[in-house]
Amino acid sequence: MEIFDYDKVLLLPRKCRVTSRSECDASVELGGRSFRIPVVPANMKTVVNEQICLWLARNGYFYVMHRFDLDNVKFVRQMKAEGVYASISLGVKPADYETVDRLAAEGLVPEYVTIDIAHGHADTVKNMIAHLKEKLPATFVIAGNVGTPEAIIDLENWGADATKVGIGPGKVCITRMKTGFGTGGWQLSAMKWCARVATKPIIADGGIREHGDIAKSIRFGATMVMIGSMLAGHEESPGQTVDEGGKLYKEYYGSASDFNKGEYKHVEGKRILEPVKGKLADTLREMEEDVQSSISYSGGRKLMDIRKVNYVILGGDNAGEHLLM
Ligand SMILES: NC(=O)C1=CN([C@@H]2O[C@H](COP(=O)(O)OP(=O)(O)OC[C@H]3O[C@@H](n4cnc5c(N)ncnc54)[C@H](OP(=O)(O)O)[C@@H]3O)[C@@H](O)[C@H]2O)C=CC1
Ligand SMILES: Nc1nc2c(ncn2[C@@H]2O[C@H](COP(=O)(O)O)[C@@H](O)[C@H]2O)c(=O)[nH]1
Repeated sequence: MEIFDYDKVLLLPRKCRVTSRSECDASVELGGRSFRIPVVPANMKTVVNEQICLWLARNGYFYVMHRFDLDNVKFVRQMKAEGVYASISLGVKPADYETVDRLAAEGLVPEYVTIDIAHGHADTVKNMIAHLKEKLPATFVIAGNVGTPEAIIDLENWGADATKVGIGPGKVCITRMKTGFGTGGWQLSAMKWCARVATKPIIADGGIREHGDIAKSIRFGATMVMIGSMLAGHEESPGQTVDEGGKLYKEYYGSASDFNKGEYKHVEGKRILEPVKGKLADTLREMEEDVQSSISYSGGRKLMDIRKVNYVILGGDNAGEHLLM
């Protein structure tokens, strides 16, 4: 198997078919809705909050609200009152089952639920998918996180409508160091490996460091990418602002860090400071323009045309050109 990550791959251009990048359509479909770009901000406390999620939904973006110190039922109710779709995260504990039961009892049906646990290839996830499908059958269920084809096959067979791939490639992840496991350092080839068996959409989660990594994820089978660090650190981001030597930073911490958990137990995440980088809306607009450019280099007009291009691997044992036959 080829092992590579985002920084070791470049996509090869094909003859241009547009006269302006604005002709390229960066939108993507997930769960029956169309979104402007194949990007979703990570469901983390220092990346999204209620206001940001509402803004994202109103402006044509996909969002997944985090699940920490939050009344999910109240959140769904508020989003419905605003006339936008509701997209929440759940774990697999008794309180999460209670949330599903309360939503069902009130007739509040979130359009999307993401089951979001560290080791998503587990019977706990199988049981939660079954519960969701029984109580909220119209909800689109995303399940993760996983990093192998076996896990993708199981999650899909258990009823997940989409899966999320990425164990430890995130900027504030320390899973790799703490446990010796994960897809950190080879996330892009893990995506390729998983996509070979997937019959439903995959969200590539973690490790995106450049806008061009979005196109690379699509090329290797992602439908959407989840981004934390690059979408944290904005003026409106929820993390605390820190002034260091006159330069402004925003905190960004892992969901499995002691900062999120409130205790040092089974810690697999850390806290860093991200330089404050302007408005989230501007970064998302630039990402859209860059994805449009990627589509134009692929010789296409729509997002999935990126899947058709060849690529090269730079340096290392797998180096070489890879042609689609
Ligand atoms: N993508 C990634 O690489 C990672 C992401 N995270 C993020 O951190 C947040 C917290 O995750 P998580 O701790 O799972 O959520 P929870 O604290 O909600 O735990 C979910 C359940 O899974 C159990 N659990 C957690 N890890 C394992 C494991 N390795 N093996 C068996 N059972 C496990 C927990 O029990 P117990 O705690 O008692 O073991 C608990 O019952 C999530 O948002 C998750 O996505 C965390 C780590 C890695
Ligand atoms: N191993 C851990 N992974 C975590 C933790 N908190 C979040 N995450 C994952 O990281 C991505 C974001 O990655 P980035 O490279 O874009 O910053 C996020 O979506 C989660 O899957 C954690 O504490 N430990």
